This record gives sequence, structure tokens and C-alpha cells, in this order.
Amino acid sequence: MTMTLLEIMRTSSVIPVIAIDDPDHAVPLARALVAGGIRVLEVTLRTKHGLEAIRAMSEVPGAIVGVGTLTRPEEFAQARDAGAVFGVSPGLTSALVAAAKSSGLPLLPGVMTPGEVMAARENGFQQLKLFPAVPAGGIGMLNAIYGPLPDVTFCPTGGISQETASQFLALKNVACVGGSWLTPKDAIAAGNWDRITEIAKAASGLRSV
Ligand SMILES: O=C(O)C(=O)C[C@H](O)[C@H](O)COP(=O)(O)O
Repeated sequence: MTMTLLEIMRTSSVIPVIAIDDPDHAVPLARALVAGGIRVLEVTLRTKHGLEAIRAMSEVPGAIVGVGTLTRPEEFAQARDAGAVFGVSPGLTSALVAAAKSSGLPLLPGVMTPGEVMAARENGFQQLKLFPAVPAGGIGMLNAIYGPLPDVTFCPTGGISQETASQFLALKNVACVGGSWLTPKDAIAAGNWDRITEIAKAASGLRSV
């Protein structure tokens, strides 16, 4: 089943940004998040286990697995072949635009300024990640962008927490938010999957204020 980026963003109001330090954690972590109602999982290439984790997590029933931290063109086809069904990058370059098109992997590119929003839109991207969301201006920035550029939809990521997520989700131009708070490193290291499921349940219950 092929999903568009907008369908993926609307499946989950919160997308966990995941870094896997131990490949054995991939499957139980994905199961714990899905059990808590969080199905869309962004597995970053920040660690060397990213592709292996994508391959393993893609087999977990209910999980919709994407790749994060795409910064080099060659990573697109590798992630797609590992099973990723969407990709997220912290920024957009012409080489990444070409790689997204040739790989067929739906890309959620990172932007931080109105000019970057416009350049991304010129390249055919209307769903964008505001990154880093809070340092870039957060809610005020998203509201300001909505005035001149109302036809783009954001997944703000960077500095968002369980406490602030609903304020972002209340904005007209926000479909979902991303964050690493769903996957605390200490809980993963301890194999405390119940705690991850509890955090996921709280996050999946979030909509707007
Ligand atoms: O690794 C990537 O691809 C990124 O673009 C960065 C992450 O999305 C943010 O660093 C998550 O932000 P926090 O929730 O504040 O930890």
C-alpha cells in the first residue's frame, strides 16, 4: 500500500524521531510505540544501525516506517530498499530534490525560512518540516508563514515536548509534530517498553488545545 506524505502525516499527530544505538532494540521499540497508538515511526540515520533498524521495524504489524536525517542523495535508494515508505531531511538541496524524485521516496524536507519554504514549494514539496522548530521561532513563526504561504503544511520538529505539542497541533498549517521525547534513551537502554507504550499513549491522545 502506497501512502502519500499527507496521508502519513494525518495518520499520526506525533511522529517519534528515533535513534537506534542497539539493533536488538528496534523491534521491541516499534512494538511498544504501535501498542501505544503511534504507528508512524521516523528512524534516523544518526546511528550506523539506521538501515538495519528500518528493515526490522518495517516487519512490525501496524508500523509505518520512514527514514530520518537524510542528508546525502545516495541514502534515499538505500532507505527505500530497506523498507522505508517516507523520508525526512533536516534541509533541502538540489541533489536531495533529484534523489527524492529518482528514488520515488516521498520526502518531507526541512525548511527554516520563508525563502526556503518557497524554494521547496517550487520543487513540488507542499508538506514541510519546520526545523529546528522552536529555535526557528516556533508557533509565532508558523502563524507568520501562514499569512503569505497558506498552502503548505508543516510537521514542526526540534524542541517540541508533550507539554507544548498540542499548541502546535492547534495551528491551521500544522498536520503533525515530530520529536524525540517519545523514545527516552534511558528507557530504551533499560528495555522498559511499558514506559515507552505509556508515553506513546499520552502522545497519541494529543490533538489540539
Ligand atoms: O535527526 C534528524 O533528522 C533531525 O532533523 C533532527 C530531529 O528531528 C530533531 O533533533 C528532533 O528534535 P528534538 O525532539 O528536540 O530532539
